[in-house]
Amino acid sequence: MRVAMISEHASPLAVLGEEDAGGQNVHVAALSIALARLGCDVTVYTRRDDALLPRRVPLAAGVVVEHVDAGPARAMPKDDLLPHMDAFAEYLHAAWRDEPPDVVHGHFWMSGLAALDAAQPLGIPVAHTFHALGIVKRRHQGARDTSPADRIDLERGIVRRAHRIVATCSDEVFELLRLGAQRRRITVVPCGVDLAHFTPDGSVAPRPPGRPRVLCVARLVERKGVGNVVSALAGVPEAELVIAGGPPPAALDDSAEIARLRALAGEHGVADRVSLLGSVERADLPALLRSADVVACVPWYEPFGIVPLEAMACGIPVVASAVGGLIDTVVDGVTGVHVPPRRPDRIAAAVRSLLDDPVRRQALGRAGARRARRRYGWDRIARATLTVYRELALGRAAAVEEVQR
Ligand SMILES: CC(=O)N[C@H]1[C@@H](O[C@@H]2[C@H](O)[C@H](OP(=O)(O)O)[C@@H](O)[C@H](O)[C@H]2O)O[C@H](CO)[C@@H](O)[C@@H]1O
Ligand SMILES: O=c1ccn([C@@H]2O[C@H](COP(=O)(O)OP(=O)(O)O)[C@@H](O)[C@H]2O)c(=O)[nH]1
Repeated sequence: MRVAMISEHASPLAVLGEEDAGGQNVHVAALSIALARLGCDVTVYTRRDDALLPRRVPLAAGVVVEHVDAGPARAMPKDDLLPHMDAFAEYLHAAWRDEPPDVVHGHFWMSGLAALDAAQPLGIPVAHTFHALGIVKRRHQGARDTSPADRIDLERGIVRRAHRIVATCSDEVFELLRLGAQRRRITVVPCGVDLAHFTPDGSVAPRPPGRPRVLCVARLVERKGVGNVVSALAGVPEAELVIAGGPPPAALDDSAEIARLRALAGEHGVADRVSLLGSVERADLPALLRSADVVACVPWYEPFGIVPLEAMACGIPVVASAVGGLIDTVVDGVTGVHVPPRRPDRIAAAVRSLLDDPVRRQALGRAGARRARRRYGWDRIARATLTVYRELALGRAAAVEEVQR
């Protein structure tokens, strides 16, 4: 099967941890590679953000990343990319006129627009994964949401036009239904975790003796709740907090979010127990995760959240806010502890309860590793995704006609 993945701002080749490079990049890369292992021929189309990038770059056997000329060939905030999506769609349409893929899979709303505009006139079925929904973002961020004003209406259009919406968690299904989606056009397929890379056994990053370690791994944006963990640290007197994510280590002093976290640590009198690492390479993450006693993932909202799965796969218990995908992945009292979002007092209590009980920590960690292995390996996720693609490709004419009516 020939699969075209569209990921306009999130390239599988990007360095992770910065403001717009996170789970979507991981998802598109890992899903594409796993689909190729199942025999698919995958092209990932992403915007050219550097003039020196070759047009096509092999990512793995059966997967090529193709850079699309749409807007200036330099890095741009994703919220400024909408005006360039027509050019993106024109490129795709021209590429597919002679050699159509069997199925197109859009990732993030702007890719959905380009994918549908290019594929619909050619009768190619389109699956879509939102990764984040504008309506949820607006609810949580209000005036601080920098998305284009018409994002929510345009997302409603994608919900109406796409042949299938691939939601990543059950909470998203409710949001999609409220946006007008038909239930039978939604399939839930979660994000996955690389089970060969994130394992309970293996090297452990060095850590100072005698200090329990709490770890956060996140793009450093306020809504990830890392600030709430810094505040919580005052209620966990003996522990150190290590924070991975943000700009590369050499550029930490230029980041406003790093400055905010440092100030917060100062206010709470915990600055000497907080280490900000900046972005950490994927190769180094498993050892860092394994060095933690507890991984704290406490976003204010989270469409899916791959980090908790990575921690679970490494056998580390997770303190997670009970939001979005974390409700499905982290089982309260079994693989971690749920807390309400934006509640440092509850984070501190949950962390303390785990640090005080090594036997429980070990049991939760083991259960997490088991759950990750049984449910969230990318091969399993790719098989479920391929089932969707096959249904779309088989029912191609019928599905396309029905949506266009
Ligand atoms: C916070 C969030 O939405 N995380 C999701 C999502 O990740 C990123 C998200 O889509 C960002 O957009 P926004 O600023 O509108 O929230 C993008 O900039 C990033 O590129 C995405 O990585 O997708 C992940 C994978 O499905 C999901 O795990 C995470 O919860
Ligand atoms: O310094 C960092 C920070 C994050 N990540 C990875 O970026 C992804 C973040 O995905 P998640 O779904 O948790 O959140 P998002 O950033 O998409 O909101 C995870 O695979 C992290 O391991 C990373 O490799 N290095």
